[in-house]
Amino acid sequence: MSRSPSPVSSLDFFESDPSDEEEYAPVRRRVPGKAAGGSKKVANGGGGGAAGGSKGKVKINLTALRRARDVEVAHPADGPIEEEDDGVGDEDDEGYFDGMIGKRAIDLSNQQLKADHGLRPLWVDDRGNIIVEAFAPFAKQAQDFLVAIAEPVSRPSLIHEYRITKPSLHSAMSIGLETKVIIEVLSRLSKTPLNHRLIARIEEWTASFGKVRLVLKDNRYFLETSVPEFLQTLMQDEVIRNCRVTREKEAGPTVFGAEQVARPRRDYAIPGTEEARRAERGEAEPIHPTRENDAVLGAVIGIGEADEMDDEDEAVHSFEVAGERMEDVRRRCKDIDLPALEEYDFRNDTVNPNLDIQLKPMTVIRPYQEMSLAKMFGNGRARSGVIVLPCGAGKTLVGITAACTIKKSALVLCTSAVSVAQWKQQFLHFSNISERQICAFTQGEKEMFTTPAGIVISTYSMIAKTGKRAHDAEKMMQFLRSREWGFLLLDEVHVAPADMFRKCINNFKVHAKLGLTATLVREDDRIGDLGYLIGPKLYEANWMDLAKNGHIATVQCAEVWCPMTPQFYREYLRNPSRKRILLHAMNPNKIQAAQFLINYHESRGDKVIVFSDNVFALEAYAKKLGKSFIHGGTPEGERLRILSRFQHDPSMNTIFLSKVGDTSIDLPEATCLIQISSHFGSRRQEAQRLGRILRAKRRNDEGFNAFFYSLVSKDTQEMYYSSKRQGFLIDQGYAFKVITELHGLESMPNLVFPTVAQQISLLEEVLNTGDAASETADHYMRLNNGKHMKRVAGAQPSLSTGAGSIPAVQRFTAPLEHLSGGQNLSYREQNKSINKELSREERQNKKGKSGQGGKEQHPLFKKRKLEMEAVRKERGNGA
Ligand SMILES: Nc1ncnc2c1ncn2[C@@H]1O[C@H](COP(=O)(O)OP(=O)(O)OP(=O)(O)O)[C@@H](O)[C@H]1O
Repeated sequence: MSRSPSPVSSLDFFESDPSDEEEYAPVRRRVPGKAAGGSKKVANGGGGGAAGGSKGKVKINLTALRRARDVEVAHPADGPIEEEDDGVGDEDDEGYFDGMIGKRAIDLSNQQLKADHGLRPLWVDDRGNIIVEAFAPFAKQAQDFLVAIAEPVSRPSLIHEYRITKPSLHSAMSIGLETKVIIEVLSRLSKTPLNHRLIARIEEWTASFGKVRLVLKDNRYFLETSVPEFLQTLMQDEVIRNCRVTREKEAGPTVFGAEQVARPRRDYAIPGTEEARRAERGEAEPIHPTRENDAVLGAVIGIGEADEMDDEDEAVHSFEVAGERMEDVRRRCKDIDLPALEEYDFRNDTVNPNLDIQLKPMTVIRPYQEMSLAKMFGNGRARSGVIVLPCGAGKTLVGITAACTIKKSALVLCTSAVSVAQWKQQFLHFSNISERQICAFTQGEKEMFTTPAGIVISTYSMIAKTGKRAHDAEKMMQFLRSREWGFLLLDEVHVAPADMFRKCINNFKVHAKLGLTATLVREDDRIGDLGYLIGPKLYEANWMDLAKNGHIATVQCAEVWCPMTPQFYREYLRNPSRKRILLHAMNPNKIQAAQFLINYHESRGDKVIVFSDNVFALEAYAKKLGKSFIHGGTPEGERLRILSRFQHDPSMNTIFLSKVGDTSIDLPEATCLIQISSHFGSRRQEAQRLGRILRAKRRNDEGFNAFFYSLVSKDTQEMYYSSKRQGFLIDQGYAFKVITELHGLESMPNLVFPTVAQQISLLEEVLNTGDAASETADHYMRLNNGKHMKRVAGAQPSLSTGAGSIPAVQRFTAPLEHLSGGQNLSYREQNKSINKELSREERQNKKGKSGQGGKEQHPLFKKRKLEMEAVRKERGNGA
């Protein structure tokens, strides 16, 4: 399931089936009467659960399943990685979230297998770890159910792993599942009876969920509950008490009758679905989310419509809380185990004007898009939460459809000005919204809609900007703050936990919030904040399923091991870590491997994107291989020209991109990615990069595969970071194969750096380059240009692919690092300076080398130069 245990040595591996035996997870079963420890591959379906068909005692070794995720590697700048707390804090937790990864087996040794275990797909332990036999009967239904109640941990082709956590159960409750349904269905699907400890845990974790609600009425927030004890707990809590607003006439909580809070059912269709079209044709029955049901899963039918649990005939007590203290209220409610559910009864909102928006008749949403929206609108109200779909799977349309369902004023926040334009263009493309009703709020545009309701699209940095604003920007902010918004849409929501972005959520009066992301991972511990900042995860799609159905491309992933040349390795070992980055990036064997792969794929008709975070390496490779490159410093006109030629010109089949191209770049022509240098161990960046080829136009061609190579200098820290980076994709089911040798490389014509002398000369150049060149693009810019930087809010590094107005195929945003913490700096200015810096350095180095009166060289470099000359002499100028 993870990296191939035995490296393969040529490109032929791509001919083999990716779901070959390496995909099989070894499952160790302890069978009475046999010595434990025999490892066996899961090879067949059906009765796979039973060891020898006996009533066995079972132990599944997670270590083998999770090999690639064993080591959590911290980026030096990230600080120590802390595992997310499940909030329970009992003795069971010791080492649980930390330890289960690769260290702890699922222990079912006290469990008896059910007689018909072969029909049941799940192994469930007493702590909520679940293994799914993806080949077993009912596995598909089990996965649909598990996605609703548990966190997907790892989903390769045959064995999937999930984990029940408190937030995952809250997500389940928020989409309408009841405790008893969760337990019953889990129990039916399990090969062994559910352990009573797990049952107790599920009951405990779900007991109070949904009993407290946070409601926005007439621009005021109220905490509501129908349970008197919970009301007492809330009112006595110090934090909540401090957030309470007491108006003169309302000394105590307000009490409403049950009829005032009766929960509606969904009696409308989500736009763009078959249901909606049936309704239009007048064939509609009451609409409910469509689900595949069967006898075993009968109880799950209620997903999305199990509102009965809340239709209690009880009075509802509520009190007002301060709008500006919302984050404290949400967090505190979560901490005291009374998570506040946020739902918006938009159909009955008569205070806020309706927005006349609907999907165009030609817009048809895909099944997984419908499924995700059904989770949001399952009970007639809009639930706040997060939808997770792979890159290129169409999150934009999901957001637009949600806006078309709510039909109230909406605020859309995204990561860059180019994304703003893209969102606006997509709204106009997929819905009937008119230009008058939709406007952008960016550095360059500050429009306000003039209709009673409308849509505003802006960037996180525009909204979160602190300090003095220009007059028109301030006016716009007042406009945004003064009104109630039916819907807040947060694109790339994984950036939201950064302090700068949480302001965006807390700044406005919003009824329903929807976060969209492909990668719900961060290298710090703050992804859990989304739970109370936005809401529970409502839906997470399975990447492999989408690939199988042709919605995203199938990708073959490989790590290519490039041995360091002896000279580079010697310097690598004796240089400080900063210089090492440049040495492993510029390893001549790696450059040759990149050249070989580019040639190989170009000759197959692929379009290749080469990614490098290191700008020095990016330029050096591209220039040496005669390819075009784009980084933050490339002028806008030049970027457009390069990207447009890459799309349309058959003679330009490869471009080099720095991290400005990581996210949201929409180049459906690209079919191959080669990564030559990357930002430490960022799992998110790896996945976002892969996303650039998931939307490949040719994805539905028969037998089509896209390719993703990560070039790694052997025996360097790159290998360490590389495994860490792959963690997220491996969990999505991607298998990274290892290539140790590229057959035919040596005999390739025009191979770059073929002689030791040329390699030494490259080494010399690398060693003589200023230390800053070792940094990744953004660090490099910061180091070099910090003093020149001017703060220009809203200006983000971005790419665009067409001239004039932004065409449909382009969508670019800034690297996340720039978006998540006060780095809203003008990229262009930085890069102008960097370009100057680079060329200045280059000029100096040249002068230094040719002895033409350049600046005095540092003694260290002089010493190196002498050493190099000695080596060269020794090798007789090494031919
Ligand atoms: N139901 C649909 N019908 C037609 N086209 C669709 C549909 N859903 C998505 N698309 C198209 O798929 C492409 C990718 O969609 P989109 O840009 O929204 O992806 P994304 O999930 O936001 O990706 P990323 O995370 O990489 O930004 C777009 O060209 C979009 O128009």
